[in-house]
Formats: sequence, C-alpha cells, structure tokens
Amino acid sequence: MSNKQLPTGTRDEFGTIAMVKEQVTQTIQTNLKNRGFQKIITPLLEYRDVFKPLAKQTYQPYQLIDEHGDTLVLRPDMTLPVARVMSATGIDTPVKWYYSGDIFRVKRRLSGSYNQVTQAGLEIIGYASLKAEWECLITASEICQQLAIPDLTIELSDAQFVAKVLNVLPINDLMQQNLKTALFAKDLTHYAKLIQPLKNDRFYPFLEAWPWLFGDFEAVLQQLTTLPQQPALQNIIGDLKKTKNFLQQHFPTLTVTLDLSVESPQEYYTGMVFKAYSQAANDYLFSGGRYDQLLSNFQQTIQPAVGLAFDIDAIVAQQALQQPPVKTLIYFEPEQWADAQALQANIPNSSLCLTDSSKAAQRIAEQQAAKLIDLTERQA
Ligand SMILES: N[C@@H](Cc1c[nH]c[nH+]1)C(=O)O
Repeated sequence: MSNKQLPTGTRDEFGTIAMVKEQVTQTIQTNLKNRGFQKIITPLLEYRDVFKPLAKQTYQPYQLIDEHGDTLVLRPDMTLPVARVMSATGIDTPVKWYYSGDIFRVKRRLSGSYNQVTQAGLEIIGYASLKAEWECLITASEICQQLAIPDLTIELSDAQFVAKVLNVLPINDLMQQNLKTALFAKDLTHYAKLIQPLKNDRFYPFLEAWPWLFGDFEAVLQQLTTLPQQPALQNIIGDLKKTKNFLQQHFPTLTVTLDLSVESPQEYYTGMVFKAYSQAANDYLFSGGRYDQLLSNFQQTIQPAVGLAFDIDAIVAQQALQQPPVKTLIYFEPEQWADAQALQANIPNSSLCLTDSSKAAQRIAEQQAAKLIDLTERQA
C-alpha cells in the first residue's frame, strides 16, 4: 500500500477537466434554479437502511461503522436521501428540488468504470400528472441543448410494462422470473425455449416479437400490433406515445426511441423511465423516471414523484475540450497590488505572479510558456 496511490475507481481532477466539470454543473444548477426548483443538500454519509430500496445486485455501497456500531454508507444514490428528508420533515408538497454531488458505487475491480460519480439532479414531488414527466424531460433537453450536446437521443420505457405482461400470462412466479431474466439478458435461445409452452396463447405472437421491441419509436409501435388489447398495457403505450409527440414538438431534432424489453434502471421506478444518450458518450447522460411508491411525507402519506439525474462525468467526457487561452502572469510590487488585481480580472487565464523579483517571474513564465506582464517596467 502506498500513500501516493488512489483507491480503485477514484481519480483526481484538475486543469481543463475540472474547469469544464464546474461549468457543466453550474449550467445545470442555474437552469433548475431559474425554473423554480429549490436547492437541497444532503450528507455524503447516511444510515445503510436509507438505501434499502436499491437492488443489491445493482449497487454495492461503501460501508463504515459509526461510534455506536451502526452501519453507515457513502451514498450510492441521491433520490433516496431526498425521500428520507421528505418523510422526516414537514415540508409541504408539491415541491421541486435540485441538487448536485458525488455518489459512490462499488463496481467490479476491473470494470474500468469509476466508483465515484458526480451527479446533478432534480426531483418533482407531489404531482401525479404526466406533466411532471414532461417538465423533467423538457428541462433536461433544454439543458442538453445549452450544453451543446449533439445528437441527443432519449430512450423511453416503462418500469411496469414487463411485469404487467407477465402477470396476464398463464404461468407461475418461477416461470415469470425465468422469462424476465432471459428477456433482459437477451438470451434468445433460452427465451425461445421458455415461450414454447405458450404456443397457443393469444400473447404468443407478441412474445415472439418482444425481445426485438426496442429502437426506432415508430418501428416498435408497428411491431406492437401483435399485443392483445389490455387496458393497463394500452395506457402505458398511450402515455409513451403522447410523451414522444410532445418532446418531438418541442425539440424537432431530438431522437426519441422506445424500449419495451429493458430492465428498469432502478427498482424504485413505478412508471415511465427515461435515459438519454449521445453518440459521443459511452455512458448515459441522464437517467430518471417516476417513483410513486417510494416516498411519503411527514404524515406518512405516499407521494407521487418523478425525477432524473445527469451523469456529469459522462457529459464532461463528451464535451469538446477547448484549449484554454494562453496563460498570462502579472508581476508587480506590493504597492501595485490594486492595479495588478484590476488587470488580472480583465485577462482570461491570467494570475498574479508572487515572486520577489522580476527575474524569478521571467523564469516561471518561461517554464510555463506563459506571457509575462511586468508592472514594475510600466511604472519606470
Ligand atoms: N437516482 C437515479 C436518478 C433519479 C433521480 N430521480 C429519479 N431518478 C439514479 O441515480 O439513477
């Protein structure tokens, strides 16, 4: 073990990356604030129980024991702490929150991804209307536009769709589970075997098409003609269609896709789910959805909620990293401090050079390939 090394999955950030990260976070937060969202800050450390609703196989949290022997974790998610705040305080709903900060998720050692991820997110609590999903999506799309993210694709899905189809099939729980696992893993050979006994069921043509029901929105809808009429399923599809049309109306260049055979990214989602991608990013840019069963207010009344979080690191990774302007150093005598400071404020990428001699200042400027402004020469 060396004290110069970092724990697996963490990194230091400085220079252009750190600067862009700050700008991206600021753009997101300023937009949310201007849209009437309120800031919420929760601690990095929470009791483990706060995160019970997270699926164990998805996230392993970092755990610590406090002085009383209670298990604490570094937060692996920011939505659940917001749920804790709502149930512990008398805050009125509806309410709209925004936040930013780091989450920690232990990943496999050689997975190549980081265990510390910076998110900025929003939560809209107390609105059951589809308008809440639309506010999330419009806000996030506008932010992406401002961040100049090219070819933004929003993938819509629904956390209930798969369960609702499986529930109407004449199969037991174990069989439902197996079918779901094969569908999510796109294990087509196994999936084909599992649906064989349902050959005479009215859902069979749909089941055959199901693993392919993702991608181009209209193409998926066309294949969906095999789906037998079921009000609960038609309602889901209806809301997804309305949302797609709404988004396209506001953002004509946006690509909206549909996925009806995907696992919900969070176990707590109960309705529409959305993920955004761009070609240049290898991770999703934002992810979110409706979670109507997770959150209760102070009076323990269950509250409808919907939200999303941006993956700031993924956004930064796909931003065109512009070279900063040439660095300028300003050398001055102590009595010129006010002048030096005023000049510095007007020159991008400049800073005060704090050496005692102009020779030393010249050396540093040479080393750093920086331009040097020597105020002592000006005075002479
Ligand atoms: N907490 C979710 C994103 C989200 C915010 N609100 C609802 N969903 C995530 O990290 O994936």
